[in-house]
Amino acid sequence: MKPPIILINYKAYENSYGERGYEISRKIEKVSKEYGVPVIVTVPATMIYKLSKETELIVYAQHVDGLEHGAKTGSILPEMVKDAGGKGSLLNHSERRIRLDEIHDAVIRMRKIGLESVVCVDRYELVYSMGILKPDAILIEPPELIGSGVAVSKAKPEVITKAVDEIKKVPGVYLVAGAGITSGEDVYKAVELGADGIGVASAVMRAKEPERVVAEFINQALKALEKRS
Ligand SMILES: O=C[C@H](O)COP(=O)(O)O
Repeated sequence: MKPPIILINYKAYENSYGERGYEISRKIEKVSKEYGVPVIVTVPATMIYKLSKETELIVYAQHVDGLEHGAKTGSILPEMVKDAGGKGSLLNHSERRIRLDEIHDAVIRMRKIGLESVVCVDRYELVYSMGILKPDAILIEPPELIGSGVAVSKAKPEVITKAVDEIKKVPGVYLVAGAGITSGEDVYKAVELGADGIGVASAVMRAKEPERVVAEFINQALKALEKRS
């Protein structure tokens, strides 16, 4: 049984960086090792180097610019992420939308240098059209549920089931579901509906005991996968 995809998006909370960002990362790493399930953390660009060097987490950027080297002030190129030890990046998150041509260029560039890409979409109708770019995964998140505490798997299960139908048309691309995921039950349901894993932010980043939350999410994802197999 392949492990579930557990993607934790640090976003830009007060504890997403610096010593607090490092501390939460160590807790997540501990749980990841206990369960033997790799965890992807999408972190602020300034944290990629340290976390890649000092933890066994799979460290992603939250965004990259698929641009060539040159006079591009403020750009984060795929090569920079790779050089810092990152393994991939999110692209087109609802909070960091980019144009279709930019998604295309970034996915191609990342693949060329061996980085993974997870393209975000806000509706199932885009799963196939983004899927044909062949990123490693599509993360589907209805924007209105992001940070709401109301899980996509409960409030809009049809978004996941329809996305699952769409992803089957692009073999080799995984489907991750996110937005509002708060409980182990939310995770179980998302995976039971056919998602390969979950994307989460606030439930972990704002938790008093993030390690417990992550452990519960991994546990429920594993249970749902086992039931499916
Ligand atoms: O990338 C992660 C998502 O935007 C989910 O955010 P949330 O778990 O706070 O709803």
